[in-house]
Amino acid sequence: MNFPVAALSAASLSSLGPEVAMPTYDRSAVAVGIVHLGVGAFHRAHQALYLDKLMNRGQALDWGICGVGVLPGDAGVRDALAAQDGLYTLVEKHPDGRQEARVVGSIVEYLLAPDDPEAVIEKMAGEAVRIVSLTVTEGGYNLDAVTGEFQADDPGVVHDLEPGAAPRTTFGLVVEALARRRERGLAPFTVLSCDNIQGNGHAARRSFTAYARLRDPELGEWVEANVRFPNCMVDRITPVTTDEDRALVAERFGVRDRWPVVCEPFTQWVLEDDFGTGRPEFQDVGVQVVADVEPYELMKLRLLNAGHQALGYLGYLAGHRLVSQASQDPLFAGFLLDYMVREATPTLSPVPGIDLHAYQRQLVERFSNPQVRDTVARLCADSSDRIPKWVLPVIRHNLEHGGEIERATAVVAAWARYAEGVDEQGEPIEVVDRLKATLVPLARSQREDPLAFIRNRDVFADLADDERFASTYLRLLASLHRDGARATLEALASR
Ligand SMILES: NC(=O)c1ccc[n+]([C@@H]2O[C@H](COP(=O)([O-])OP(=O)(O)OC[C@H]3O[C@@H](n4cnc5c(N)ncnc54)[C@H](O)[C@@H]3O)[C@@H](O)[C@H]2O)c1
Ligand SMILES: O=P(O)(O)OC[C@@H](O)[C@@H](O)[C@H](O)[C@H](O)CO
Repeated sequence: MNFPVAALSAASLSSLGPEVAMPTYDRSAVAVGIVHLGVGAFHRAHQALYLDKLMNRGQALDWGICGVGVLPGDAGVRDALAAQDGLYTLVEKHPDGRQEARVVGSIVEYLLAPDDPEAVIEKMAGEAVRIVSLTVTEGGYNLDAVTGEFQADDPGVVHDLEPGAAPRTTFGLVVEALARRRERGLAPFTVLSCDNIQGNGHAARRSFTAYARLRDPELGEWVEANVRFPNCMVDRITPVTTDEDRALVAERFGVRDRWPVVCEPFTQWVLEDDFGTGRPEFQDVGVQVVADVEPYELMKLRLLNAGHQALGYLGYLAGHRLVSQASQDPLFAGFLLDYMVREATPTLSPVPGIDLHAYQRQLVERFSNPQVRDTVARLCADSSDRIPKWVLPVIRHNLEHGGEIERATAVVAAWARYAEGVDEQGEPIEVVDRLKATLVPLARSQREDPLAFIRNRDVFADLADDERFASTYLRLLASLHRDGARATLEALASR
């Protein structure tokens, strides 16, 4: 590196070296048109980048992003972005070691809701805002994993529904803003979920209309009838930022960035064109705007996300800590491909313009990218929000249609084994799950009562009552206990 290291800010942009691409537009001329809730790593690697690309073309200057953190834990993002005038560095890491860095400028404002909920509500209630987008995780929609019903007894929701309460949930904030727009005669904004949920727009519609109905039935009807909730499929592997990433950005690119984001080169966004009050011209920067997103969503969730789950628990138990290591292990790569080819793909409809075999092979390559350093632990978090949405639908479909279920069932059994909280070497596992207090004791009781984990109907509904599933599960769990993850996969590979 031939350039001095500069702390990232609007003022330091001109001193950055030529290895770093940066906004070519006048950020002071960018007006907020989008409020985004949940400015995690993924939003900064995906939607914010698409907008930055548009802005670099002189487009979408009235679609700047105001980021919002809903949870107190987002204070770190607030501080990092505040110190850097909303700027951050995005580094795309190619498998051959090439790295491309770019300073992204499309987030022009950031508000932390717990600091000032009123400011967040007023921002969304303002006429200039036409889209409120979300990446608040799969669990962020408060929908029951089995019934799909909105969980009205959530303490945050109960709090927000108290008359005069200052909202602290996504629902309280967004619905109050919608109510104010309605009172003021302003068109509602479009609510755009970008989380990994099948029918993420439908899920958002269910959540927000249910909350609005609880607040005021007439408001609920109005939201249902007037607010648009497009579905979309989003894809770009974005691991958690590490201190090594911060050091890399300083040493390799000369940028001292409090919170850079790293990701793979691949990116995809398939978007349903259902926006009530306009949208940026996303199609000009590679977004696929389509009438029906469902085939793309199912492909991605059942191959990529469920594929991640297939590598995660088994990989961790066998000692892998990086996704790339697990994917480069022939036994695991074989298991992943067998899961995709024999169990997941038969549940999919044809996907326009996509060769599913090529897609599967490309996934193994993407997971194997050694530069991305995505951790197995990231994939194994929040399992109770992920397994029911991505893996169980594959099992249910195959049970109904006489398809194979062994590999997807092995993933569920491996989750149950992982949730015991101790690995095959006797080392503790940090189980990260909002249902941890229920799941870990159930998992620990399964040595005596092997169906205990899957009899949890809040997660599995009545799946344990299915004889074919239960007997397959019992066999695989016993194998994991007796022989370990690697030997279990070896036995599966020969079937
Ligand atoms: N990381 C990826 O590879 C990736 C790729 C595609 C899609 N996604 C989607 O994006 C989501 C976020 O991923 P990330 O990598 O940005 O994670 P992250 O941990 O960096 O950020 C998560 C954000 O969600 C917020 N959040 C969590 N629970 C919430 C709740 N109940 N209410 C409001 N806000 C809440 C957090 O405060 C944080 O701002 C994923 O859950 C997934 O649905 C991620
Ligand atoms: O982030 P989550 O919770 O949706 O799931 C974990 C990973 O499967 C996911 O982040 C993928 O990396 C991502 O969906 C790739 O586009």
